[in-house]
Amino acid sequence: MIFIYGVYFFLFYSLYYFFKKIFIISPELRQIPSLPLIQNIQFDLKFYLAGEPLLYVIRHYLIESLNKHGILKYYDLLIGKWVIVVSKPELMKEIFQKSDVFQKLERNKQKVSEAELKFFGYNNILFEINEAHLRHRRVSNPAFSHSWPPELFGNLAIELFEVMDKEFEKSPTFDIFHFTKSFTLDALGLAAFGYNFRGIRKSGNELEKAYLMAVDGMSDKKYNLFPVLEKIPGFRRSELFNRLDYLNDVILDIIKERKQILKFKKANNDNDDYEGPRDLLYYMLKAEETQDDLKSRLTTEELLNDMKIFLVAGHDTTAIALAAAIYFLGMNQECQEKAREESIRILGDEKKNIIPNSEQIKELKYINMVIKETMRIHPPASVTGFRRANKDTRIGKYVIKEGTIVEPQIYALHHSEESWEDSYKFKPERFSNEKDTANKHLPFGGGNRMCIGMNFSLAEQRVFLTMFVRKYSWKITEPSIHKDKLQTKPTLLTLAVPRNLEIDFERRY
Ligand code: HEM
Repeated sequence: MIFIYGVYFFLFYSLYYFFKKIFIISPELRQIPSLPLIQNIQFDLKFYLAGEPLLYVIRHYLIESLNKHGILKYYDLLIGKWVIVVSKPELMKEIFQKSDVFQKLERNKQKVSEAELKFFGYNNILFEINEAHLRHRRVSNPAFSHSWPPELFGNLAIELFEVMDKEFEKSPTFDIFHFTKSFTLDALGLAAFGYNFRGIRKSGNELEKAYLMAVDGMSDKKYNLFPVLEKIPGFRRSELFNRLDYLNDVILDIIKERKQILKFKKANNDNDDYEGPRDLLYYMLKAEETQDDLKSRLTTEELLNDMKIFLVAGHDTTAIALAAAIYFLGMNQECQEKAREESIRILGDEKKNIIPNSEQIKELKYINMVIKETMRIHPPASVTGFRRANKDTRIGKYVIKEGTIVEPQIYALHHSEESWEDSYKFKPERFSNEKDTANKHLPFGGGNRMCIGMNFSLAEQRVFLTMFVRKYSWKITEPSIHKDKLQTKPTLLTLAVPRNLEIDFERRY
């Protein structure tokens, strides 16, 4: 009997607690418009339970209300809190400017799956906050501020074209995301720690397999929602963990070897030119040498975690941007023609691959606008990570209490009707005047957490697209699921990954 009363009490208390959290809210929260209740429920259920992609739920349940108000709150079932979503340019700017107040959420150690922990660790540039985050940036910023040789991307593009040309023997129609993904992985492996994954050549490289399996494993929502599953026999993912160990061991060996070489050179006052690759790892180790205080340096484990973060943060994002640009140019033939004309004007029309040099890249105008417009209409990262106010503050006329969760919404900012006319139309010319788009176009985020790989990605996109439009022409395969909008699938880090992006290609030479 007591047990039954206990169960009743528990159920009633849970319901009371739940309704209290939703309906009894502070006056500060009350001033912020709410997402209508039905849409709120649909948003939570479709995203967390039905596993719909984030972009799908944003388009269906958030965007209309956000367009009306530029700010709104919804109840997030997973974190059990109200979240304030922001898309108005001025409000977003304020959040990014007050980055000491709006901090990223600290990782809840209990809620992280074992696979994720093995991959990311706790200490890395993406998750750390405050002084620890600054330490990662201090060492990484100089590494990212170097310019990237166009040949790094151009030679890989040529390799990719060879592989694509072979595909033509089977069919001229293929999922282009598959190809841009192998291209960006190879570029990052080389740029980050001098390692060629040989993903373009589909050589079956063990490290590539390990990395791809790790990313897939970490995207598995079951384990993200219920990390405890990994402790239950039958649910353990031993193969995944073996691959993760392998991935960590290989990258760790590269870091240790590189450290040894640089240490040896320093000890012997050997100022001869270092002959190894000038990659991010090299520049980060060099930047560390200038940090006198040992506490300002990164540990080997932190360096390892950052290398993996660079892979994850830079791989799919740039691959999405490239595949999306190809999609929009396929849907808008006149834009494709203009991009091709620009590339041919700068590189000539000789029927062979030519890598643009740095001077030629500076001449690009239209292709730059294509890149910007693509990331406006289809930002690879549709949202930034949640932020938490660490003290009472204001954004615009709204009072934000300490502890409130805020989310800058890049996709909604880029589709705000106030800022963008015909926001779903692909019109690269919008970017002909930079001043018109300041603060309204933030595909790389803003403030102190702004994307560190922005220039790297832009350099990569410029070289790739300039060469690609000279080499191929294409149109979207009919009938296409992407006829109205670029459709996406659910993934790790809520990226807007295209789903089966089949395109019909023709070789120009
Ligand atoms: C089209 C390509 C890319 C897009 C759209 C993109 C977008 C973003 C965005 C929106 C953020 C901010 C997230 C937040 O505020 O919560 C971010 C952060 C970050 N990105 Fe990118 N990114 C791209 C490419 C890259 C590349 C190529 C790299 C590395 C090689 C990279 C590394 C990072 C890192 C390490 C952070 C975290 C920075 C920090 O918290 O200090 N990203 N990126």
